[in-house]
Amino acid sequence: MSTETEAPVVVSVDLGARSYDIVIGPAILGSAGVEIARRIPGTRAAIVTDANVAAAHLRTLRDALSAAGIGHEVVTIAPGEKSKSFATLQDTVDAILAARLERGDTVIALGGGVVGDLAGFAAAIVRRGMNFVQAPTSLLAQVDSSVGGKTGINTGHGKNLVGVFHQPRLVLADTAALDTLPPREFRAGYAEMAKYGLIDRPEFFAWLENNWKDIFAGGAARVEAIARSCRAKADVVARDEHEVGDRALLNLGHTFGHALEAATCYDSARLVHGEGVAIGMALAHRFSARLNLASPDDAERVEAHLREVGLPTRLSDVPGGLPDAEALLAYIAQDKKVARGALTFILTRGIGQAFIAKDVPISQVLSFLEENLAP
Ligand SMILES: O=C(O)C(=O)C[C@@H](O)[C@H](O)[C@H](O)COP(=O)(O)O
Repeated sequence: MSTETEAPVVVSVDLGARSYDIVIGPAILGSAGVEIARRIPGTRAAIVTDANVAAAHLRTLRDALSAAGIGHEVVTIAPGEKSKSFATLQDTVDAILAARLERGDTVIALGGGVVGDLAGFAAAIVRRGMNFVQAPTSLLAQVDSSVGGKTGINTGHGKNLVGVFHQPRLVLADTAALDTLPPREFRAGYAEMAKYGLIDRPEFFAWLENNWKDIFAGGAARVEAIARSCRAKADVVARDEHEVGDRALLNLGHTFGHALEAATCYDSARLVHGEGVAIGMALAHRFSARLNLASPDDAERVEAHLREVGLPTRLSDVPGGLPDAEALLAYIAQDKKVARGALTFILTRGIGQAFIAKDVPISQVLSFLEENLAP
């Protein structure tokens, strides 16, 4: 259990008239009604959640909304990445419409990244755009997917290939919700946290190396790590909301990671998103070293830290085996950063020195994958 007692920390995402707060701290869910009513007076709501999260947190959120006079309906989806589908999107949209919610009403995502991405997409398209509030309950969602307005679903061709940008009006990150998170899910979220250090905050990566045990234990270090991660993401989103430039840096580890998720059919027993990102970040650093862009020592340091916290870092860590390098490359070719057929990767010159590399030769990616798939 966490021993957090501090006041909530507020990080703002600066997007002009569409700016919003990320409120971080223990027991924030119990204040959700007040926080929402203050920002969206008179709203009604649809809570979108999954069955697992509902069992742990739905009562708290419902009581908080009722206490603030916010009438609401609940839409429950099946847990897991497979719910980021056209079929579940249709069910969710139908349920919101059946509840006769209006454009000025609010969709609240209560759950992890899957719930947030799906509910956000539904909020963006129902009546051409309803209010949206994120109440992330996983570490990954608190430090990454709830912030920045990326919403969407997967298709057989790959991850998040259908979606829109739709910013939330508010993010409520209840750190006490993380106390009941399975350790594997916590580690997966930690991968996204480490990512911010690796992109452009080397001092944050060093701090994580020294403090990760406290972060896993809960308490003030965990709140600080979440707040620093949200600040890092908010800064990137504020300078490039729609990923025409710098925001692609947040994709560090994702080019390989998304391909691995698609290659394992989004089967969470084999690989969850954060694990794919961890392997992808280790590969991105190793690939950068192989291209003589970065020192092999940095690649080893990154791998050592990810392994120390219990994350996978190698293709051979994916249970059940992987398709060959050509097949992985076919998934990579569906990446959203591909421009005029050329592959774009997030590579690095060292820890905290990530950059966007356009026109990475396919032959070099292929031979790198072949080497890394070899037993
Ligand atoms: O918000 C972003 O921008 C990111 O790239 C954050 C990623 O960590 C996140 O997983 C995102 O959903 C990936 O988006 P995609 O556009 O690469 O599918």
